[in-house]
Amino acid sequence: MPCATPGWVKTSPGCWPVTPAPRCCPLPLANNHGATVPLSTLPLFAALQHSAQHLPPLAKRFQQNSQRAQQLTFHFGQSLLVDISRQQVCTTTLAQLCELARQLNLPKAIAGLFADNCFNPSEQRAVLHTALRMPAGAVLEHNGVNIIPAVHAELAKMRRFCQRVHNGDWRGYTGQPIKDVVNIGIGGSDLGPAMVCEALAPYCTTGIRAHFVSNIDPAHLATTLARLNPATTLFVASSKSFGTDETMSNAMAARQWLLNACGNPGLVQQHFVAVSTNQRKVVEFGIAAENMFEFWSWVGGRFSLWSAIGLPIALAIGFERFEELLAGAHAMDEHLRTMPFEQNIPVLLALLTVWNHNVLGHASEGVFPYSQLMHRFPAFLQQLNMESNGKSVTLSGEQVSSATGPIVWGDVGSNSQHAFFQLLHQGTAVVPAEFIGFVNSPYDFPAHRHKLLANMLAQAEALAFGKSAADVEAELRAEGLSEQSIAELLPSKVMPGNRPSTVILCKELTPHTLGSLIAMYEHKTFVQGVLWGVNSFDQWGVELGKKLASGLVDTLMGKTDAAAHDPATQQLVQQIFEWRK
Ligand SMILES: O=P(O)(O)OC[C@H]1O[C@H](O)[C@H](O)[C@@H](O)[C@@H]1O
Repeated sequence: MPCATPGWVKTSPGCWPVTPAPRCCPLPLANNHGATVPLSTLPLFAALQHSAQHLPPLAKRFQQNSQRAQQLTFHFGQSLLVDISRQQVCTTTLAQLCELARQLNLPKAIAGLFADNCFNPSEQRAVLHTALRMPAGAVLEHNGVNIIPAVHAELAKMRRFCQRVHNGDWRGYTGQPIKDVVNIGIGGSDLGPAMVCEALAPYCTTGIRAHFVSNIDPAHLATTLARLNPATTLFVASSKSFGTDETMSNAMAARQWLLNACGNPGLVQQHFVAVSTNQRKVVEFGIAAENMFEFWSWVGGRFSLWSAIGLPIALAIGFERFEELLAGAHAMDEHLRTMPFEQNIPVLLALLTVWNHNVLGHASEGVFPYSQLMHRFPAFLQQLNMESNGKSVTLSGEQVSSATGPIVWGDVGSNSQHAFFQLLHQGTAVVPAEFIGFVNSPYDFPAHRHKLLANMLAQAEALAFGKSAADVEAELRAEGLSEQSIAELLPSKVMPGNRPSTVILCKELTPHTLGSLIAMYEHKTFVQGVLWGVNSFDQWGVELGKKLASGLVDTLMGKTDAAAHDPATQQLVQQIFEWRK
């Protein structure tokens, strides 16, 4: 944001309404964790573009190299592998991409991420979410203080709280133990915990049911509360800033619902805890400081599920399982920190985005978990990746010279096959796909499991190798069709193939594996941001809409007229007034 003092930048806590008032901070002179030159100016990038003009078909690549599948499959421990052999790359291309990453300062940026040297300049904040999953004995200094003891002190507070809730020692206003926990939060204070609780449903054995309310649509809160008994319900008001309108409105309405039931404001305390970085606002809201779980400004909202923001996860699956999630993420952190780029999974995935998006020009990335439990994973990834890398200026404030964040989208398989995979197979847009599959499942119906994985494997194969005109013709001929019918049907039945995909295969969807998988995508996002030279840790683009919405609330409540707004908005406001009951 511009500021009156040249070379300075205006910052805010990243929430609206802005409190405390925006302040001015010196803009860091040098970008300390991004590329120092634009990707597109490097001779190596031109060489990659040149090589992309003559890509052999995937079928030919596999015919010419019988080791291709093994060479382009990367293992993470004993329970996760990433197969990129159906991407339009060979080992030479990968080596060039890795060299490109070195030329763009990636080694320094990765080291910085683990050493308090990764910075979010537009909000003047450090980036230290990896500290949240470091073991107790680790040391990570921020402003001269080792932050790991504070991280573990907060984890210990979460553990004690979980024990009290699970043992039935934390009781509601009638003296009954808690049965349901409702997380009230949005964005990073909702998507991660909601996704993890759903993904780890088989581990939700503590007897505590987790619910999530995020939307300002009253239907979300009302339909959730309709299923609950206030006497046995605990609310977790979750907001980094504790100023987000949707969360505050939902939390206030939930408090009123509780008050209506218990009739005594003093008893409401037993049903509300908060997770935030802003103790003043939590206390102003009426939640006691001792019932607040803290995290820190150096944790970005979309990277925060490992902090106290993960409290509903720990309540639902138990604290020990939550620690396994953290351990899985830490293992991926160590992988990113120590592996050479040529075998470094998050680095390779980010480089494949550069290849597919910047070199080959594919505008979006599809992610398709073949797991109903991973239903919310694409939505989680959308915030993680698109809010981080949907940027048009570099860390030093210049317009970017190449495309940044692709559109990330997707849904679970096999459902998606019956909805939009047609476009993936035969549409004019090529969508690089990431399939995520799990070999084992705690559920019955083994035949279903075989079919689920078979479908995932089949999709990757069909995208890569397609179906030639000769094969289609032979098939139609075998069916006894006339020459004319064959000529008419053939073009619609040919599958072009050569459509890139990655298969991420996991042994089982455990807390540890899920932790690794999420951290893998966090690091993919971080590495992409470094390669594009953007700040992956701010989100100024969401602020204007919040401000306009605030003004329009007054208009819809009849306090101000719509004259200040554009003609299209005025017309819609008029229609809302006419139709409103
Ligand atoms: O946790 P909060 O401060 O309530 O913020 C919740 C969300 O609000 C925003 O609008 C941001 O775009 C998100 O990055 C953030 O996660």
